[in-house]
Order: sequence, then C-alpha cells, then structure tokens
Amino acid sequence: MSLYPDVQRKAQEELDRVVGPNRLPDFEDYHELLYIKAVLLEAMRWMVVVPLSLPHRVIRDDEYKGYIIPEGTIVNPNIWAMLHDPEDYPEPERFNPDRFLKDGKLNPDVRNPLTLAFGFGRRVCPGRHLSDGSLFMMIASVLHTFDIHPVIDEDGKEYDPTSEVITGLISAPERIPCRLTPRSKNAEELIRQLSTT
Ligand code: HEM
Repeated sequence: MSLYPDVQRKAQEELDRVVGPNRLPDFEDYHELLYIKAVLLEAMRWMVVVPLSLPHRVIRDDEYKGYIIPEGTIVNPNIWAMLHDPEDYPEPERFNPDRFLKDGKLNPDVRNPLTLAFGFGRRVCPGRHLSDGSLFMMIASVLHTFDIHPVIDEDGKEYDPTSEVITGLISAPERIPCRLTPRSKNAEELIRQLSTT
C-alpha cells in the first residue's frame, strides 16, 4: 500500500462508505467490500506466495501437448508465470486491483488468481479458505484503521519493499519498512478497544 497510495485511498473510501467510522469490518461486509476483494486478488497475483507451488512426481508416463513426461519426472508448476501472463493480466507487473472489476462487480472474464495461487488438483492447498478469509479480514481491518506511508531510505528515496524479496519455496518481501498511523480519533479508539477485548 505504501507503493500504491491510490489503491489505498480507494480501498479506504469503500470501507468508509460500507463500514463507517464506528466499527471494524466483519464478515457481514464481505459481499459489499468488492474493492477490498479485488485488492486481495491482486495481492495474491502480484506477489505469488508459492511461486513454483510444491513439486509433484509423475506416477505413470504422461503426455501434454505433444511433450512426453516419463514416470518419475518431478514437475514444478510455474504459478508465478501463470499469474504474470500478460494475456490474462495485461501489464502484469503493475499492482492494479481494478483489473478484476467491471460495472461494479467482480469481472467473471478475468481469471481468478485464487484458482492458481493455492495449487490445483487433488493436492490443492487445504488452507485456502482459511487464508482467503483471514487475508480479507486483515486487509479490510488494517486499511480501515491505519494509513500506511512509505519510509525514506538512506539515499532519500521512498523505500520499495519489493527490492528485497525472499527467494525460495515461499516468496515475500524480506523487510517491510513502512509507517502506520491511525486514520482518525475514531480509528484509534477502535484499535484500543480491540486490544482490551
Ligand atoms: C496465502 C496462503 C497460502 C498459500 C498461497 C498456499 C499455497 C499452497 C500451495 C501452492 C500448495 C501446493 C498445492 C499443490 O501441491 O498443488 C499448498 C499446499 C498445502 N498447504 Fe497451503 N497455502 C497457504 C496457506 C495455507 C494454510 C493457512 C494452511 C493450513 C492451515 C496450508 C496448508 C497446506 C497443506 C497441508 C498443503 C499440502 C497439501 C497436500 O499436499 O495434500 N496452507 N499450499
């Protein structure tokens, strides 16, 4: 969000309209918070958590589009490439939640990244619904109550968290220096109430 202040502003406008200042978002708001959903989809697409999924071993000879895949071959699905395919997602390096929205709804013609980001087939991630719900609530709650600002690095430039990404089975920014400030007195009160319940 510190890299994309316009996205943050749009998400907060939606939260202000749907949730209002006196409470935190909850799952009742799920179907109303379309832009938050689009932010979640774009986050899962843009910074793929498990870029090469998990390796699978082929248990019998197979053929795919003319390629012979012998029994015993280890296959790594390249989820990162699928979620950065410019045919499905034009300008794939740009964080653009609007790509998922059309006429005030989620656009069914854009491939849903959640059908790829958690793997597929018999070994699809069993934690996907838990993750989807938790991420939705985390994104909505943080953006409802805080403004996220960039920090300035040693060279006087805005720090770009994508410049240091952990490589390996899981990818994520290594450090996420940013500054969080409560959005308002009401927001501060909501955060304090939460810490005492
Ligand atoms: C953003 C969060 C998550 C992402 C992106 C993610 C992604 C994945 C992916 C790509 C796979 C490999 C699927 C395949 O082999 O085709 C996987 C497997 C798995 N995930 Fe997740 N996962 C997430 C969260 C979770 C959570 C919260 C749990 C548990 C509560 C979980 C439990 C598992 C397990 C047990 C497997 C192995 C399934 C099997 O081989 O049968 N994951 N996950």
